[in-house]
Amino acid sequence: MGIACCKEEEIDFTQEVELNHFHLLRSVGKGAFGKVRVVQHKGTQQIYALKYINKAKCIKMRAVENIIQERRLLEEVECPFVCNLRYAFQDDENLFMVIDLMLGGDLRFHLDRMGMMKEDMIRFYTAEVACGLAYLHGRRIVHRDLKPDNVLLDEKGHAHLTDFNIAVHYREEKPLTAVAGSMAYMAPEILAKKGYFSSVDWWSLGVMAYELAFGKRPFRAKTNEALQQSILHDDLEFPSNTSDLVSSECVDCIKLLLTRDITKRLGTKESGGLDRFRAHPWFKGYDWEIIGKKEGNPPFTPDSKRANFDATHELEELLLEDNPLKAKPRKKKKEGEEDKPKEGEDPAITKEMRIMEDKFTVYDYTKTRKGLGSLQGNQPGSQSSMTAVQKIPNAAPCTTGRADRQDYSIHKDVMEGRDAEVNMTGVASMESSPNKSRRESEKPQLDPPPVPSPIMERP
Ligand SMILES: Nc1ncnc2c1ncn2[C@@H]1O[C@H](COP(=O)(O)OP(=O)(O)OP(=O)(O)O)[C@@H](O)[C@H]1O
Repeated sequence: MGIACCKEEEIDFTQEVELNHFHLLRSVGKGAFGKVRVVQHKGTQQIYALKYINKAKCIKMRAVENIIQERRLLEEVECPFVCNLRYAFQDDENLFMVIDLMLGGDLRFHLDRMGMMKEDMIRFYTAEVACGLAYLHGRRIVHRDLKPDNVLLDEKGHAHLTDFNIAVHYREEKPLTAVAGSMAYMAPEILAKKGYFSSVDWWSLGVMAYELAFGKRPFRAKTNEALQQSILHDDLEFPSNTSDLVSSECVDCIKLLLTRDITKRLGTKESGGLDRFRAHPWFKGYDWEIIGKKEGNPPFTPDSKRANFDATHELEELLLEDNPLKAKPRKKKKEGEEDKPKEGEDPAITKEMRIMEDKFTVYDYTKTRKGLGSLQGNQPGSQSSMTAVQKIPNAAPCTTGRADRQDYSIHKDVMEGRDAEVNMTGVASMESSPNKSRRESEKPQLDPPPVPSPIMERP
């Protein structure tokens, strides 16, 4: 890439990636651990989502292992149905992950607005997410937190899995045992504590499909304890007007996904895997070759003229953040200094900080095999020839260059926060925020709940 001249500065993009390599654009989200912002690479002009996590907060929330794990796992993943990692780096205050930007909003956002989704949308998202799951499971990765909040749409309306916070590698010979995930989407075998593998993601897919179809989850209760009992024992019930809303094939598919016996649950390895899933009558007429290449026709195109995210994040950032994100050079530490706790600082925290900083290594996809492949091989903006179904490792959908600049110009106002509609929505919705249901919606639980814990299954 070499040296590019920006108005205010000269940046050597051959040097290690840092925050200064990006223009900071608008804020689009906030998770339990960090915030998400749109950024643009100053060299390539490519736009991305920047997820940043305050290091001190990360330690305080005991989320270090989760963030390190997320960064590590994402480095291994390159799939058309995943928000792929492009860069990772840190400064003195924050850890940064730069990921594929999804302009279409998440399924929670759209479900909140629609109440229920049309069957062709549910079928399409179920199919694309299934491709993403099959890709992950082919690499012995289980996501464990599949729910509408964690499926993001791109501007065309294709679905992508995100939030690998509690995703984990598993080994065939060693079942996972941690109670991890968001309770309402958790498979019974997680709650039964007898060990589980990737089957749990197929159950969550069933819960998600049910929720998209009927606007409520299949198992509901007032307390976690009661919810757990319901998931473990209650019969699956459908609303009385189900036949007015969806086809019997859709109901059958959801029933099969929400089957407690994993040898009969649709999608699981034990029940015939993705082949049996694809053969289900609900997907009759689907060309899986095309779906797997992300060339299927999305039945819903997110509105590109308005932001498909909660604009209150932007306002919160502007009005309430007293330490706004800014590129700062890292302080040079004198030898041995990092080992010494600052005055009044707990030595255990200093130690944890150092471990976290060492483990959160720099990642730059342009300097990896997949990045080089995509930069040389593909047309800008084109999808790669990889399909999730084929499970070919390291193939990259390349979205750099001209096409992206065009995309950026289409969305420039939205990205930079000049869309009137969004600003108005943001102001109007401080009280009746569309994010309300997100706040009320299930938060991922780790073991022991409710505080996210670093005590996680590690292979
Ligand atoms: N790649 C992306 N492109 C566009 N928006 C994104 C992207 N990733 C996240 N977001 C937005 O930012 C929000 C916060 O994302 P983030 O992954 O930090 O938190 P989360 O999904 O709530 O998970 P958790 O709180 O468990 O970490 C999301 O809900 C989504 O609206």
